Amino acid sequence: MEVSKIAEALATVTDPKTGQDIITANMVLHLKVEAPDVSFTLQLPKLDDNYKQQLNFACQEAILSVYPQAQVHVHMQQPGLNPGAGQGGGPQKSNPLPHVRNIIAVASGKGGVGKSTVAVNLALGLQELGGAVGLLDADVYGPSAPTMLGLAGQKPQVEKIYGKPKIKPLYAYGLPVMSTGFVVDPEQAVVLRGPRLAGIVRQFIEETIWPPLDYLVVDLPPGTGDVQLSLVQSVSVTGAVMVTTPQDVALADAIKAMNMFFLPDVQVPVLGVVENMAYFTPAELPNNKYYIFGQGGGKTLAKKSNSMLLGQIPLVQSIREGGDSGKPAILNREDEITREAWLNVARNVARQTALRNEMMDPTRPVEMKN
Ligand SMILES: Nc1ncnc2c1ncn2[C@@H]1O[C@H](COP(=O)(O)OP(=O)(O)OP(=O)(O)O)[C@@H](O)[C@H]1O
Repeated sequence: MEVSKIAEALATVTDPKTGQDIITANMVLHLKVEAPDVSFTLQLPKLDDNYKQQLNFACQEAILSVYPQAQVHVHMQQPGLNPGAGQGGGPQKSNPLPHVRNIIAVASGKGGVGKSTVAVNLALGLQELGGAVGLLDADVYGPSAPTMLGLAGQKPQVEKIYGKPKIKPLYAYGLPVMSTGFVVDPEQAVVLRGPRLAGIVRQFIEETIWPPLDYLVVDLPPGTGDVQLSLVQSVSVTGAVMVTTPQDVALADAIKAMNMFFLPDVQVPVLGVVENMAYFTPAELPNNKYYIFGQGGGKTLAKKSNSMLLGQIPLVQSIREGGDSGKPAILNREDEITREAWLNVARNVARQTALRNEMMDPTRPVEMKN
């Protein structure tokens, strides 16, 4: 009996929760093969009986299909929990995304400051730096990812895993993408009440088949509301990236939105601030900078959150065109200055995330109070 053949067989078993195969999802531990016995521990996010039985049966079947004489012993074990959850002895929550290492929320105080533009270019930038990245567009009122990534009008497919429907993300430039815009009409979103929208976003998080990811970038709606709260209740958010423009008015709203992350029972660290539309640069004079909206908004916000200015993005036509045409500006190699500004943001986010993970415990998801 070969261990590799058994591992291969187990890789055909799908975890009903995440849609990943159980080898990729690191659920199989201590695999021991002493013919005819095969034993291993299966780490389960939640000890739900039905779920346990389904997986046990699927593992037995997979191994018996290669070694019909095998005696298979599966030990079920509940791993920690959501990393960091349960500290202090409170009720333990299972992590719906155990195969996603970092969840980065992109937030802003008000609409139109370029939050979605930042989320999309940041996701592609982190991917370019070598990360496995996904994008969740949770901006229910103005989902822009479909247009910005050339996916408008497409619908994700639904796949049944153990009889339960799971959503397959769409792909753009190698990036798995889910957007509320694929299923909810923004006009419809306005009439849906906050809690309903929050429920939809939670469903998107829990029922999408995300591949294993280093970063899941989440584009939040502007301001503070049910969707933001739902995100911090559903998953352990690694950190938030705040987007603002340099004006004082944008800043006042950004501070309000940022304060939500600092609430005592939320405590999501702010990784830093992106100042968008920091200055205007005409295409024919790429080295000129005109500070038409004033200066210093990003720095002030970074100071207030004890974080750093992750980068300043110029107001340039190519960024707007990139957003409208479905090919984000970071992919445009003919505009190296803008591309470099985005890559700089991505490098800083990667660095701040690594530092945050080294220095702090994982964020503990907020407990729901009904
Ligand atoms: N630096 C920039 N230079 C030029 N145009 C930009 C820049 N940033 C954003 N834009 C454009 O501004 C518009 C608004 O941007 P975006 O949709 O990213 O904002 P938002 O903050 O996500 O807004 P909302 O939350 O209302 O959806 C888009 O047309 C986008 O292409």
